[in-house]
Amino acid sequence: MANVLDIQGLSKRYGSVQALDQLTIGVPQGSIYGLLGPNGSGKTTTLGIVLDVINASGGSFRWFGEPLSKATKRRIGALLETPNFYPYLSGEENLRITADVKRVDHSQIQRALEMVGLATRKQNKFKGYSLGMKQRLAIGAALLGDPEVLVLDEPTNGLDPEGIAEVRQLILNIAAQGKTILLASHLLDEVEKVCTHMAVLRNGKLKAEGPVASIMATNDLVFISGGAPAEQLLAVAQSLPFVSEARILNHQVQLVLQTGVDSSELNRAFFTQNIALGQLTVRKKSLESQFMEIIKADKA
Ligand SMILES: Nc1ncnc2c1ncn2[C@@H]1O[C@H](COP(=O)(O)OP(=O)(O)OP(=O)(O)O)[C@@H](O)[C@H]1O
Repeated sequence: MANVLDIQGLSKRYGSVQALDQLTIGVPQGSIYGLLGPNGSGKTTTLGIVLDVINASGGSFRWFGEPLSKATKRRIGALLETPNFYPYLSGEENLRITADVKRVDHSQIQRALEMVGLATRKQNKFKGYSLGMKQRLAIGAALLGDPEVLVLDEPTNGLDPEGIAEVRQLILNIAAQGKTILLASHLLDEVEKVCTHMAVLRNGKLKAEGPVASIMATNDLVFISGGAPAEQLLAVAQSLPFVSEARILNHQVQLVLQTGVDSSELNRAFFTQNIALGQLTVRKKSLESQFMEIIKADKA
């Protein structure tokens, strides 16, 4: 599966604050990719940089394998902040204004309204919409232009439980139509329920990345380093039959062992290849606690 977005060593410094520190991640085409982390972990900064509203201090990124350009921007729809809709205009009238701003043909409005489930309420005034409907209209606005990728920052923030459920379902529906979605969230529960892939950020650093099923699986997540360059450790890890996933992360190799395999087996396997691992850390998996461990552990 090709990546729609590749971020390589991205860094951002605001004065003394290192908001992002050498972030390297890839967003696979067709995925719902969650950037998960507590407040201030660098999620909005990351989205701002890849959408060209914040300048990076270092690193690079590519959309669809190309540098960001007018043409690539047209393939991306984004919702970073709640747009200012006019309360006394209808949902449809508001989208007409957005379409004009985005220079998108009005013929696309109906489809966007249908996609966000507001076609039957399009003539109602915005001010009468529920919180969930307001956010769905905002997502509808981002869908104008029929982008291949949708970028959403904390899409359920401030919503009531009903609105949260509506917006989560909408995200799943949009992805089912073949679009890739990149979203930021501070809610583990949300990422787990909605996303196919995730990256965990803390203090601007990547703490874990991969398919949600493997990050959240009950299998242990193992981090190894030392004894050989990370690339060599990765190659060895990938050749081991009991390693189900391996990737380089912050100069370490993050891997998932198959069920029932003990990490000491890993150590032995490396030893037989004349590599004495400098460090081997096992993070026991259990959803919430796993996430808490990932975001608390500053050593990695
Ligand atoms: N314009 C700015 N000037 C100075 N510091 C900033 C600026 N924007 C963000 N920061 C700092 O950079 C760090 C990362 O912020 P960012 O908003 O990217 O995090 P976040 O994970 O999106 O959190 P939140 O959900 O609270 O927005 C934080 O320490 C924040 O205070």
